[in-house]
Amino acid sequence: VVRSGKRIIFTSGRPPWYDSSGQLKEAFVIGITGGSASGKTSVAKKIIEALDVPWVSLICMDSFYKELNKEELQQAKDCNYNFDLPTSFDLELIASTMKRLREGKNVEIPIYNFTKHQRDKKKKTIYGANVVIFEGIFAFQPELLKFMDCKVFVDTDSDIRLARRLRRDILERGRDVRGVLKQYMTFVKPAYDLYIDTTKNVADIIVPRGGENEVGVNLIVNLINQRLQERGFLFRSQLKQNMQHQLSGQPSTTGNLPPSVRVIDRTSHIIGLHTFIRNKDTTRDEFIFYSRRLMRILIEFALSLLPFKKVTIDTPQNIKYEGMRMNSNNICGVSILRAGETMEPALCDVCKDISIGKILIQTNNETGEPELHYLRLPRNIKDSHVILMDATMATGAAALMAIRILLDHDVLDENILLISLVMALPGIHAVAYAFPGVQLVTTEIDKDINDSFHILPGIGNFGDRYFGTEPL
Ligand SMILES: Nc1ncnc2c1ncn2[C@@H]1O[C@H](COP(=O)(O)OP(=O)(O)O)[C@@H](O)[C@H]1O
Ligand SMILES: Nc1ccn([C@@H]2O[C@H](COP(=O)(O)O)[C@@H](O)[C@H]2O)c(=O)n1
Repeated sequence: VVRSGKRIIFTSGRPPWYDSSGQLKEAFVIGITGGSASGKTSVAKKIIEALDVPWVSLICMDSFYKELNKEELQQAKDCNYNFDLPTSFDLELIASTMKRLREGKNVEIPIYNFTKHQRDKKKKTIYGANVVIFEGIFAFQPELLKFMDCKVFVDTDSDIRLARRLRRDILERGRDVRGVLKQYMTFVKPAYDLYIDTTKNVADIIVPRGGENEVGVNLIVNLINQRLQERGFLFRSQLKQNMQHQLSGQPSTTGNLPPSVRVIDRTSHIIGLHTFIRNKDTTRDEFIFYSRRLMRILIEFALSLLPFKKVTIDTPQNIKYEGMRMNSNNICGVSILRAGETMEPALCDVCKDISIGKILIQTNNETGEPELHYLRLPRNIKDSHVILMDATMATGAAALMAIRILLDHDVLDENILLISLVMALPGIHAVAYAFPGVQLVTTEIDKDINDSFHILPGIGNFGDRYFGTEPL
């Protein structure tokens, strides 16, 4: 946000993607290499288990094996195809994938089938992460090194690697003893000596024995934690305390609102509707009725903020009328489940044939972090104005994640309108700071959130009151 040449700081950003000056924080990327079956994946999983960090993505280089033609496929079935060459991998796709991941963007990862030596038709979407672990036998190829903040070599005795590979390839990859040994002696062993062992000298850390090496794993975990702190990553467990600290003396306490916030005029009519839905004694029927009325008003208000252009039409009396038409080819709705879904009927009532997407974000009880559980977005969303709906917004954690997902799908931030019946001030500042281009539209702003991240004074748990469910 720039006003009179000055950057106005509302709060110092929110995890996981922005640092205290609102800049995108790059993910911390660890590359892990070592011979086949040395324990690369096991070390990666041990690191993930030991890290107290939400959103860690593991990318296996094996997913990027190139597609084989018919002849090569036959060679592979006869254990005569050399999979242990850097050229067997789509290194260009790996590099572009790592570049996007480093920038916190979503990527589509191929799913590789070792039994068929082919990629599945489906791909796996991975979203922006705080930490990305990339592991593979040729992870230290020169063109990939530039994406890595830390390079780990897993150094396991060759006899142990062969024994593990025999077991794994027979049990998990549909091979037989003869084939595994043939492939190992012809391709795997020479490749290790020629290409893999020689990359040890690029490693920052060498982990002997693999995942069972607790000291080695802890060393890596401590390094990651230290580097994340240096980069200004802040996780929810530390958030409340920081939020209070950041807000004191900030515009929130002096009454200023970020310019991207639009609040509907506080008329008696609007206050009257709030009086119904905020009253703890309001019955469920009445709660649904009055919140729907308020949603309809909110959505009409939000639509009025979209760009309009002048048009001239002819009335039935053949007189010209200077009118306005919405200047957008495409509008779609995306609801943050489950409370946001309650706003869909109001949106459908006013936007004919609108496409609606859904995002389910739930807080992980252990880490306290929002996690993405379900995503279905309308086609062509990238060229649309998106009305992002949640009934209420407290800390803004779910909204931040939802906005990030939309941006990762190439929706422009200025095309996103986040709408909620009630927004809490700390959440408003967090979202407006992180995404100043996104418009925040609401019918009332509440001052605070409590230690359990509930809005004060608030309306209670909107979903429970609307759907008549028991609080968890
Ligand atoms: N410390 C260990 N002890 C016994 N088996 C192990 C150990 N580490 C890995 N394995 C097994 O060896 C195989 C290869 O391990 P993995 O971590 O997948 O290696 P890589 O990713 O380097 O190929 C797997 O079947 C795994 O279960
Ligand atoms: N269709 C394929 C593809 C690869 N391989 C072997 O996998 C090894 C790499 O995977 P790790 O998990 O062991 O790092 C590599 O040595 C290839 O020989 C295969 O057998 N079939």
